[in-house]
Amino acid sequence: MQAHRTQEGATAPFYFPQGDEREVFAAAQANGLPLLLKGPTGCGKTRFVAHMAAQLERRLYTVACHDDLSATDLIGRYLLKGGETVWVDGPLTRAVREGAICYLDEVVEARKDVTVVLHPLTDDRRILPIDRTGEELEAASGFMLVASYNPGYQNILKTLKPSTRQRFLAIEFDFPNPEQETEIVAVESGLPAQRVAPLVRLAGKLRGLKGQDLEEGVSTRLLVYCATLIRQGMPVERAIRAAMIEPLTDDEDVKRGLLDLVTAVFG
Ligand SMILES: Nc1ncnc2c1ncn2[C@@H]1O[C@H](COP(=O)(O)OP(=O)(O)OP(=O)(O)O)[C@@H](O)[C@H]1O
Repeated sequence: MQAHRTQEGATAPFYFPQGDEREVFAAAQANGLPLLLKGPTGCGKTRFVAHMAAQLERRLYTVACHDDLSATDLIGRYLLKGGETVWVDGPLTRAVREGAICYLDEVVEARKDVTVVLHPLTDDRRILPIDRTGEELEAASGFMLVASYNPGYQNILKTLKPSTRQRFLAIEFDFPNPEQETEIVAVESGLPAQRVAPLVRLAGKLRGLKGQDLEEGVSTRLLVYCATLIRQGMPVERAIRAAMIEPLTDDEDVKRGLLDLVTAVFG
């Protein structure tokens, strides 16, 4: 991963902007407003947050949400340490105390009690009640809550309720346009842009099958994997199969159809 220097001299991970998302993020952070990033898997949301946290010189706590993740995992718990019971802050509590950025990746996957915790933090109260210790923490200046979700593959029961989503500013992400994506994949993999361009063309065709034969289109992440394998010397077709065909489907007929697209692009 490439990095470049921020104004203050710290390094920020490479991020190629799709539009004015950096300005929106910076304005949200300056005003203590929560932000929701919507978009398909592997299109740059996590990289964007890491980049912005470094640019704004804020510590970042990232939590990958899953269906077992509870409010306690975020807030903290009492743990037995050397015969004593001590309170240990969870990542959200640490971010609230320190004025850091807390990024909840795929927030809709988390258990319902998580949303209850987020509500008082994401309106003008900006407080985090910690029932177990009786504390009511006011978010330190600089604290920002960022959440992401992929509107595509959630089932209907796993969307955010209006009362939750209307507490967040939101930015929609999509895959970068072909020129941008070629540059991103070239920088990330080290494969020259003219060798990346046909892979990006193929990705565009595979994305056209989303909703018909494929649940999700190929991500920028998989394109980076593919280009990395090719740069390491793997034959193009083998790399495409490993990084852009097999991860997308288990269905043999669909795979054959995808391989026909590869032939159409690469001849
Ligand atoms: N705009 C971009 N600038 C730089 N790199 C990018 C960009 N978009 C995508 N990438 C590359 O794609 C990879 C995947 O992006 P990232 O992990 O941010 O996806 P994501 O949207 O957070 O996915 P998920 O929802 O699955 O967590 C990154 O590691 C990076 O290599």
